[in-house]
Amino acid sequence: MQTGSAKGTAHVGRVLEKILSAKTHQEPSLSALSFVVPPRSFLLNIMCGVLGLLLHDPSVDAAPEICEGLSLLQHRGQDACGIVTCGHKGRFYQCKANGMVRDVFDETSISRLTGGMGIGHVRYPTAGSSNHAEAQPFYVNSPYGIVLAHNGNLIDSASLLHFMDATAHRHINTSSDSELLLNLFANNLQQTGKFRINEEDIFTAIGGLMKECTGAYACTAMLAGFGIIAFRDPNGIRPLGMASRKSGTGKDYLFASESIVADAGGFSEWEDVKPGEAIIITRSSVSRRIVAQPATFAPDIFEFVYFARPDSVLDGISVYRSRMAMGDALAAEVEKVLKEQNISVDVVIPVPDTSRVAALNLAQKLNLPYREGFIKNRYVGRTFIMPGQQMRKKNVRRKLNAMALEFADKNVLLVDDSIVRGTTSREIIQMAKDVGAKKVIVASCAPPIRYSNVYGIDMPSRMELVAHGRNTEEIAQAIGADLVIFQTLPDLVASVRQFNQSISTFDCSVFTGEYVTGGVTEEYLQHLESLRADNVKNMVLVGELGAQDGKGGGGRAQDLTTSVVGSSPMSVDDTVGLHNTWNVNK
Ligand SMILES: O=P(O)(O)OC[C@H]1O[C@H](OP(=O)(O)OP(=O)(O)O)[C@H](O)[C@@H]1O
Ligand SMILES: NC(=O)CC[C@H](N)C(=O)O
Ligand SMILES: [Mg+2]
Repeated sequence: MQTGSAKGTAHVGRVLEKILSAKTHQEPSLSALSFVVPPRSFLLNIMCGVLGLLLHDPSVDAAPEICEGLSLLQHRGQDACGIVTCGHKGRFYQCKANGMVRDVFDETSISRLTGGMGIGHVRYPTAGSSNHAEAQPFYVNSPYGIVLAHNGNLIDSASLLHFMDATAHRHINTSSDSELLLNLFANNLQQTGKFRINEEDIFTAIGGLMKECTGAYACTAMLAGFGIIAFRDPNGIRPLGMASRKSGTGKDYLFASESIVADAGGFSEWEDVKPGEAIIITRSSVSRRIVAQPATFAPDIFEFVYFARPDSVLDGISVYRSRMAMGDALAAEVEKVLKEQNISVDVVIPVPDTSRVAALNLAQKLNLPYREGFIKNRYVGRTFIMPGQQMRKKNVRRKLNAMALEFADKNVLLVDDSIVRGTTSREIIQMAKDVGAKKVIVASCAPPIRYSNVYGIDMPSRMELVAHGRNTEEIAQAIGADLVIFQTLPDLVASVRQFNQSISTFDCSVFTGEYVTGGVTEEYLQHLESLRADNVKNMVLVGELGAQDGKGGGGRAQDLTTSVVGSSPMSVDDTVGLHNTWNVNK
């Protein structure tokens, strides 16, 4: 009896029950599901999260725990999610679809995902479309059977696609950069020409991949009947860690985007995957190696500002503590500016949720009352990367309510973690004024966001950013504030870096327009904007469903999944068949 696993499984069972009982339906059926899953434009999205799990006891299924882990990473991506497990005879089982974890998985689908190891993904697209064909993990049958889950974004997809077509002769069936990444890995493994590969071959293949592509990638992968793999790009832009827990005579192993997954599953010894490192875990060994040429380690600072859960520790830095420090640093800036402007503040009010930690520290530092003036409807999710500006606007009002008592006749200092499109600030400033605030001053824990993110956060279009091409006064005017105060970049970096001085640089490209990987040209940015600005995204989605680009050899055929568009999001493939195909709908 594997005690560790058994305990873990009982715990998982309870949590899974909780996740699943959050559903508003009992018997999933096609018609019921169409009500349960919100229309696409209502889904709130952030980024992506990845996970990998290998249980010491292969007779225990990994899927329930992967499902639990994905629900803990839900804040990273709410557009689609998926799990692939590997069971008896090295066979893969997958379930992936558009929707949140609680909507995509139920007891039946989880019970079909057999096998003691697997990988999972929660997605918000930064390449391609929201088409369910691009939900992850991705599968490719040759060589050996590989699945991959990716958080990040490649900036050289166009040349990689050409390479796949013209040189590797690999068919790429979607517009997802993650499918390219998987095929790059597969192509490199193919080069070994071996009947059976070993760790050495895998390290060589991933090392090759790291030379051949540019961008951000924190990935988990699985080789049929072999083991699970994690690797992180040479700049370590996106987070990824590993943990283990005792299980009988051996250990269970976990890879996850954030450490909270390890905490919840009773794993310990959380360790970050190093930039440029690959880790391979089989039932008998753990092998790790730096496979890339040394590069500047530059984790994305925006994980600390907004994305990650406050109870996560990323690259040795507590997200919570870094946000407290951001509040302290911002207090000093606010004090200075208020003095210069001769303005006094009566009360500090956070914009829930992310800014609360920083706002409380700021209020304490300035010796000002802290009040929760906005109450949030917790059933409406994160706003800033919600698709479509109209929808984002509407949702701020649906989400937040201003308590008149806390605003009336007061000079109010609203604290937010960041101002992206300005949708939230614009709406809440108006709400504060509507309930009688005298002056509304906004303080942001992050500096003005003026540039596109190309590394896995869907902020591709500079024109959509309220700070792009505007100075502080113009931003205040655009959002209707009496005054806006921004954290300085050195203060933001210091707030995070003080907890791990060994990190010398952070990716701050959204503030500076400097991209650590190189290769981000103005031409590329314009191309990205032409593909992914709010106003064109939906057209891309429509185009995806039927278009052929007519380029190259095998070309990129019509989307194989078109036939199920509009059907239930509950898709379970008993085994993976044709790659990326949704062949069984429940
Ligand atoms: O300027 P905008 O485009 O409106 O984006 C910025 C806002 O979006 C995020 O909040 P969100 O509601 O997504 O999540 P939260 O509840 O975690 O704060 C962020 O915390 C800011 O409040
Ligand atoms: N946000 C992400 O990390 C997205 C991963 C990948 N680029 C996709 O679009 O699916
Ligand atoms: Mg917010």
